[in-house]
Amino acid sequence: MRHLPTAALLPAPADEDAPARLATADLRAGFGKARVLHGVSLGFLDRQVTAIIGPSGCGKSTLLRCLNRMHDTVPGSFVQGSVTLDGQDIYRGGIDANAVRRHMGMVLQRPTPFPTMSIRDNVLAGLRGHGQSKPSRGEADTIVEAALRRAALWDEVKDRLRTSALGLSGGQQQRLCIARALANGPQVLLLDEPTASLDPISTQRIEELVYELRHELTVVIVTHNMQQAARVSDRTAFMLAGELVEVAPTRTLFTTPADARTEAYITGRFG
Ligand SMILES: Nc1ncnc2c1ncn2[C@@H]1O[C@H](COP(=O)(O)OP(=O)(O)OP(=O)(O)O)[C@@H](O)[C@H]1O
Repeated sequence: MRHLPTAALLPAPADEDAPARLATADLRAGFGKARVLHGVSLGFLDRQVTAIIGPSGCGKSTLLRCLNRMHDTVPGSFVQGSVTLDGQDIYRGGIDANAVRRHMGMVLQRPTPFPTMSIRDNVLAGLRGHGQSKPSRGEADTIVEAALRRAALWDEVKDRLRTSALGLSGGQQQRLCIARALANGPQVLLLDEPTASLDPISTQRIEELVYELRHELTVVIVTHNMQQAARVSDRTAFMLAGELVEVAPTRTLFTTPADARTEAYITGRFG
């Protein structure tokens, strides 16, 4: 088992001047009459991990799901304001919401492998689901190996690619879900409490993976676990009751937060 570099425990301040690849502006969203997000403006920097923390129900998952247009799949949901990816408003008329979802892979709290499919077919499932032409067998082999290697799972499954994904441990299933997201070549990876259902060893593997993936992608991770945010993220955003309280380099947010509410939360006085 490799260990995270010590520096990762509290990463150096991120380059705040780096371009925001993904950004929300005055984002308001909710379900029917229930307003969940009250005007969130937040940039996610390229090749960095941004953690979103905050008490239960403050809107972290809703924000994440607005970023890749999953939120508007819920009947009765609404979204106002804007979300831009590389400067393009992804809610603009004429934008293909499925293409947006493909460019922003998402991994949920509980591993969600397709239960009737093999490990190999799970990795390829995302490609087929988006109407792309079916890759040749050789191309598929290449895609599967590359995605599983990037998800740090290849060595554990290379000899049983055609066996059921349900034969994997929970942590392996979660890495398989990450591989499935990566197979689409996403620009952004959205992780919604990806280790909430995992044991400590599996959690560490996922954290190592997130730490590695930030070299290639824009990563956003929702987590309840402040130590996890401190270990894996470059920047951390603190949310409360549907509002962004502050966003800062992770080290700054955890050592010298600008807002008294952030300090109260990170010192365990509420939430
Ligand atoms: N499908 C839905 N329909 C109606 N309300 C919803 C729906 N999903 C979430 N909500 C409500 O939206 C609010 C924000 O939920 P959300 O899941 O975004 O918060 P969260 O900060 O991610 O919470 P947690 O940390 O507990 O996962 C909550 O009050 C929740 O009950």
